[in-house]
Amino acid sequence: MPTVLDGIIEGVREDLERRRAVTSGAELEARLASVAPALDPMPGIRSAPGVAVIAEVKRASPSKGALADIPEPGRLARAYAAGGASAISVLTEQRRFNGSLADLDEVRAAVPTPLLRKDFMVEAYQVTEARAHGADLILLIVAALDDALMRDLHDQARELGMTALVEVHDAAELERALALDPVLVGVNARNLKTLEVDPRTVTDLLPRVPEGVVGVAESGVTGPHDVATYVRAGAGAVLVGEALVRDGAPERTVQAFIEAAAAVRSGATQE
Ligand SMILES: O=C(O)c1ccccc1NCC(=O)[C@H](O)[C@H](O)COP(=O)(O)O
Repeated sequence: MPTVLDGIIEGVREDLERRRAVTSGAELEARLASVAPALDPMPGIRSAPGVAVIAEVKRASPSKGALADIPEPGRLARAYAAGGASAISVLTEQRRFNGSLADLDEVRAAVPTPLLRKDFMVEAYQVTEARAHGADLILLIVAALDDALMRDLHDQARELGMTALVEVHDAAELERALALDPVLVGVNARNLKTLEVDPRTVTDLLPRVPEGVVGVAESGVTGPHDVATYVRAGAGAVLVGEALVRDGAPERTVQAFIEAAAAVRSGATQE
């Protein structure tokens, strides 16, 4: 039986064909040639006080439906950056998340912060698109890729000066991810096949991420206490969408996440 992830990827492939029909490879290459070089997010992520927050621009999701209108993604991104976000994630998938490459363009124009194109990457064309629209990072979901394609997309991102966030959901996927020699591994608390969110996935798997690789806790952060839990499990970064887009004060909330993490690191808070 097809999973939620299978359904999303089917739509992603159809939308990709539509874009490819209107933007030739040559046009995309021309855009790529004119874009500023990719930023390296790792120094900022590794040196973030407390925890690196990757703050997401997310209008809707398959699990929750509509989350927030976000008429000006650039404005939201500026609030995230002002709060101290180390990177900004922009969901560009259209059908279920109501995102677009235009959102990425708008956010790129608004902030100098490293940008993640958050989408379901299944073809080299999408990686080129991401860079051509100013993204510095891409997401590679291990569950959506075979090893050969995953390695090709990972290599392509490196050749373009980009960084890949390699996302896993279980121990077998973590092993496959580590074979790429990645710098950023995300553990998603959300099972993309069932949409169930279980923070124990993060707290179980993050301690298995080797030293030198930054572990990113993804999904299920509802407040500073969840950030503290993920930091105790070894998160160097947290990726947060819903809690920030539903929040009336995203700048302050990013700060509160960083403060909660700093308190854990200083030993000021106990479990
Ligand atoms: O968010 C979903 O419902 C979803 C469903 C299927 C595939 C991916 C999905 N989300 C992508 C993400 O991983 C999250 O946007 C990200 O980790 C932030 O999660 P949250 O803070 O819980 O919004």
